[in-house]
Amino acid sequence: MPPRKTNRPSKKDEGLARTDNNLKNHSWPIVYPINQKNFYTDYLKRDDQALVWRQRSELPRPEREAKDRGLMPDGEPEKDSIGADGKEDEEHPEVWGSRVIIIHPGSRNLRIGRASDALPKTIPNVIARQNAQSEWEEDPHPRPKRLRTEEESRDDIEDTGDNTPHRRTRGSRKSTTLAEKEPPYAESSFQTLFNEISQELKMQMRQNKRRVLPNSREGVINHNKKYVPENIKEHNDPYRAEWTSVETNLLHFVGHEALHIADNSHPRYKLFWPLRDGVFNEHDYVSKRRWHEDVTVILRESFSRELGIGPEDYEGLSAVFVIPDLYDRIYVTEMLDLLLREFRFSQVCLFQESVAATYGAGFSSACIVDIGAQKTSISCVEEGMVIPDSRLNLKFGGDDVSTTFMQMLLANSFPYSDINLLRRYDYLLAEDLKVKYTSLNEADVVVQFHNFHVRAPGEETIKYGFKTYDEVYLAPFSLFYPGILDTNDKLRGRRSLWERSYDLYDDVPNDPVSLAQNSLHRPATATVNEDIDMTDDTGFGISNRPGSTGLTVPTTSESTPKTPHTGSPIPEEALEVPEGLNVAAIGNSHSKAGGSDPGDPDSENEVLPMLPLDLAIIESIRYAAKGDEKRSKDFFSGILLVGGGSLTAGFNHLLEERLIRQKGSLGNLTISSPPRELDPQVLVWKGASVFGKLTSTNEVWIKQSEYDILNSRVLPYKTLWMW
Ligand SMILES: Nc1ncnc2c1ncn2[C@@H]1O[C@H](COP(=O)(O)OP(=O)(O)OP(=O)(O)O)[C@@H](O)[C@H]1O
Repeated sequence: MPPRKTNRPSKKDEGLARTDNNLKNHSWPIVYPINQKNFYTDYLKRDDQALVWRQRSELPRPEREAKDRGLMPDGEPEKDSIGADGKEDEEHPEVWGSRVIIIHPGSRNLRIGRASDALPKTIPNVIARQNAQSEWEEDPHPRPKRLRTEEESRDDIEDTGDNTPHRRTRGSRKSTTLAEKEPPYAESSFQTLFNEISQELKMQMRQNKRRVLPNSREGVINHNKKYVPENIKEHNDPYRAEWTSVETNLLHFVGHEALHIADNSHPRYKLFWPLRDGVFNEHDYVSKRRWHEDVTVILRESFSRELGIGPEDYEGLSAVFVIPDLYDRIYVTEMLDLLLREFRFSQVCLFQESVAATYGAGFSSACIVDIGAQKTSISCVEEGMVIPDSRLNLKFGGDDVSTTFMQMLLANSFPYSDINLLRRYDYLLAEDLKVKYTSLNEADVVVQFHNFHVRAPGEETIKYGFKTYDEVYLAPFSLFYPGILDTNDKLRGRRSLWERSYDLYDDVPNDPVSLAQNSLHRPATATVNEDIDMTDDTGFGISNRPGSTGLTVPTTSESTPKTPHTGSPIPEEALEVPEGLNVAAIGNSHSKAGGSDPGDPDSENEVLPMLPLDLAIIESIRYAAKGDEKRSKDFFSGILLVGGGSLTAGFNHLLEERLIRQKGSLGNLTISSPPRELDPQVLVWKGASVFGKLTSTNEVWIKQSEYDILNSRVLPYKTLWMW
């Protein structure tokens, strides 16, 4: 029988601690491990051992309640609190929620307001700072990127007389002459894909018994080539653009003012957007300090201008800060630090976007599809909790639609060929054209004539006319066909300022993980999906799914796995992999940032997550349902579209059609828009404001005193989800 193991030091061990002369070589007592079999502790297992709960329970009841409701700033005596005694202060007629500020920052828009307000104030999330050059002067490549042959450039210059009203004389001319040096964003591959989806759209329209006139595109191109723009004298233009006056020589402007500074102003200003693709903008910033400063200035000035809240008020206010579902841990801790240390709000609460959307819409469970300007996030929420594995964060949105629309127009000889989205007036123009003319209704795919005015600062207004055909449909359709998007710039500079957050003890990245998101990183050759049972849990097993996700009505595909090829964003091949959605290959084969290992979601260099929107929704629901058909049906019958990108006409209908085509007959499919005619762009803010007014949410507020002691370690106690 082998000798029994005990915790007592063996003779051999003891010998190590002693030298030959039997004297110890150190005087440290040796601590031997406890025998786990006979050991029990309730350390950190009871609420009364956590500082945050103990502090609260030690307060007298009225004070505790006043604090929980955000009525009394942390640390102030009871008599100073407003409304704590149930009476109203004359200065602050106690509208419920008026002392809670809701902050929802986005890549393009910042939404702020008091919880008592019906709607938020929307401010462009941008700051203009004095700089030697504007952003378009710093970057020689116009957006959308072009690849002109030398011959074309020469022809252009020869053809254009001095008196043509094209923007030949402006600094932007530089961009055209530098065209040959541009990175080879494959215009030819863009053109091929454009032609491909255009053909498929035609076929689909014919199937739907719509009339497709031959040579429509050629007609549009011929018209646009021949169009001669018209100069309009300044006094004849009633809608002259109002540019922000920079005579005051201020060092910075924020929001609308920043966006309306003339590109050629003296002094020059450069725009900085603190968030890019829904995360830190590390592409345009050179230091963390400058980023902090910019965020602080944007928030401070927006509070003061839009809400009439000055720095002296912050200590009496609580803030609900809306964060993405699949957040960067560092981003959350930095923002929390900013709000509690820099602004010194009395207390702060973190709230996830998709949960906020369900609060706003009054749903208890739903699949939230949030199409923003630069990111699209999809999450399934059940009974007020996000299902962690269902979260997807894709790096495309409304901005990509604008760029693609311009690119398609340029491919069809758009008369304003010099458009450059890096210039403010062109960016605003492109946004305007997109909002006005893009549509996902097939009925709008006809040759149409539109006109618009280019109002460049300090120059005469120029009136242009142009014809469109299918580009009005195909540009927003790019969300279902992300391979056509120019993804070269995405993720550029990522992790250059902020390192990823690592666990203190085991040194592994501790950003939240989602199986759905990780599936985007899986190598193209994966054959077995270990994460989830891929049998047909949603009623549309991958192997049975129709082969094409393009526009045409699909045919059943064979089930041989193939390696997807770079040019095709349509995941025909991916769908054919029987054991799992081979999504990594769909968007990443052409858009990997850096030389990362796509199979490793934790690898330093990130892989750009891209997936057609309809497939992404299916993927998210599949991971949420985990094989339970009823749950899957519930999520399909409660898809909620939010975010500005979902505002394109016909979006709901097209998404519905494509999902039905993908998943076959599986109960009800309902794609809802926000109720009560709420703008989908503000629904998340609205939901957070509902939450901010609840009285039973005291456990999620992080107070100054707690933060002072525990810092971000307070978060595991104060989040609605597993931090
Ligand atoms: N009527 C409309 N039709 C089409 N697109 C629209 C419309 N209105 C707004 N958008 C687009 O919605 C986007 C802005 O949406 P939203 O404010 O939800 O984004 P964000 O929160 O700033 O960005 P993100 O969620 O990416 O961080 C812009 O790209 C804008 O062009």
